[in-house]
Amino acid sequence: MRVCVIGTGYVGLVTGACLAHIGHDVICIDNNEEKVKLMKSGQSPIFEPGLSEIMQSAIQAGKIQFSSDLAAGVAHGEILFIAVGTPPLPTGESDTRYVEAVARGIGANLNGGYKVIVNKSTVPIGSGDWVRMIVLDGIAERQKILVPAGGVSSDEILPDAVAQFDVVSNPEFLREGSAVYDTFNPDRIVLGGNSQKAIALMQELYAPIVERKYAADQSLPPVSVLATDLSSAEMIKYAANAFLATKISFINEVANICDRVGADVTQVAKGIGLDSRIGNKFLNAGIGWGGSCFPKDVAALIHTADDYGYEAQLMKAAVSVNERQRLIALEKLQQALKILKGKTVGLLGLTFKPDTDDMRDAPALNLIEQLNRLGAKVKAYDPIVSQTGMRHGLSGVLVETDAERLADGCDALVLVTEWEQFSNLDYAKMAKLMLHPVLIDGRNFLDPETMVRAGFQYVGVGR
Ligand SMILES: NC(=O)c1ccc[n+]([C@@H]2O[C@H](COP(=O)([O-])OP(=O)(O)OC[C@H]3O[C@@H](n4cnc5c(N)ncnc54)[C@H](O)[C@@H]3O)[C@@H](O)[C@H]2O)c1
Ligand SMILES: O=c1ccn([C@@H]2O[C@H](COP(=O)(O)OP(=O)(O)O[C@H]3O[C@H](CO)[C@@H](O)[C@H](O)[C@H]3O)[C@@H](O)[C@H]2O)c(=O)[nH]1
Repeated sequence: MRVCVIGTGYVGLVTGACLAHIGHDVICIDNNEEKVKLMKSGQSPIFEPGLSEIMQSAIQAGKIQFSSDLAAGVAHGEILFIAVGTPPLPTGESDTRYVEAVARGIGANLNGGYKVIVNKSTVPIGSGDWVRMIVLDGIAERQKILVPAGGVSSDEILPDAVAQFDVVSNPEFLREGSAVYDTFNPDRIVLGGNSQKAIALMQELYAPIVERKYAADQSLPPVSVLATDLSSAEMIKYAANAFLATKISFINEVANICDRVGADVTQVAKGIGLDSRIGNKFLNAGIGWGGSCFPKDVAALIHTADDYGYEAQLMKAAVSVNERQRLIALEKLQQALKILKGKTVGLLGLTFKPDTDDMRDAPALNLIEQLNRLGAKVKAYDPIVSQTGMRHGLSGVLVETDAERLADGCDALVLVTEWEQFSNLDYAKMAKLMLHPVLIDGRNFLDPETMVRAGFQYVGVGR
């Protein structure tokens, strides 16, 4: 099928490349010319395991093109994905201006022939109908330009263009760091809309994924496809993220109590996770949740509830537990070192999770800011940031090129991101290079006994 994906970030580029990989004819549109140039040369502007490989093979197979020309994208695609960012406004509300610009642009370029316009971006509940309205505005604006005063009627220029598109909500559940894997191995596909024709086309688009033709385990039953109304699909996305964020805040709260009573949260998580009603995933206690999605999506849902005069108390509590949890490493550093002024703290990891280069709302950013405020010098080593250079939003930290250089002269280390590489460092050597061999394991990632044997004073979260 002919697909156009507008916005080539973590979601759009992965979606476009994966759809091309399974045989669709894809054009990816982005208004960032530099990104387009890079992608045309077969390079991914983001770090995501496996993405460059499928991009390059799709380019070679002639299945994917990149452009900044929205009109060309709209002309090409029978299915048009909107996958631009919806960042948070200071109020917590979602900033939908990029979605609006794209919807208007689609309207202005609709050229006849039936199109499915897909909201892939995470958008506030009610956005499906809103996008439809903006597309219609875009059509009307173009008609005004095309129709000279007193000239032919708009109907003669764009006959039944209005009837020729439907809007579908198809929320995305991929995780950064495993986005390609998640796209080929989804837990479910949600399709919200009231047009049978549009839903049927979306089912055809996803059929190879539903049938698990590209899955790691092809013997599994087909992927569940849930068809809902527009608002429910939009709500499913927010509710899923809010639930997962709350689950993490819950285990972090349990960890803080474990710290006080002398229990081990990793054993507690195992013990409760064996109950199939609870499940063992998303029970890793640590320095809190971050990234480009949980914080903004929980805030947006709280804001939506507020709009309706409802206070989302549980979600607000999940956020406030998380805000406190972001400072847990600082508290533990103060307990171990007492005064932080004049001390040097080394951060192992900077990104909000492993296997990504994304620094959006990363817990490391809070930690750096607080350590600087208290007069500590901050150094860091992160496998991706150290390799590719500074990231947006990163200041007040000296980025080292390897873990041993990081440890040299430090009063304490904090493991912020559980990069797999960090399980195999020469910790005994690192401890010797430090002024005080203190290790705060913000992700409960390392084995406490091994670290003590390596010469560290080991401090975990709730263990
Ligand atoms: N990042 C994730 O893991 C993830 C997962 C699920 C859902 N989402 C949602 O998907 C959406 C996209 O997120 P992302 O992380 O991929 O964003 P991103 O910021 O990485 O990428 C957005 C892209 O859109 C482009 N863009 C902006 N305005 C444009 C325009 N008018 N025309 C063409 N391109 C334009 C930008 O240049 C950028 O490349 C958001 O709503 C987000 O909440 C993200
Ligand atoms: O047990 C856990 C699991 C995660 N985290 C933290 O939670 C945050 C989010 O992690 P994760 O969910 O793995 O990454 P994202 O890429 O942000 O993915 C989430 O956000 C996406 C964007 O909406 C959704 O599509 C995904 O389904 C959802 O998992 C990170 O800071 C993690 O360190 C924990 O602290 N403990």
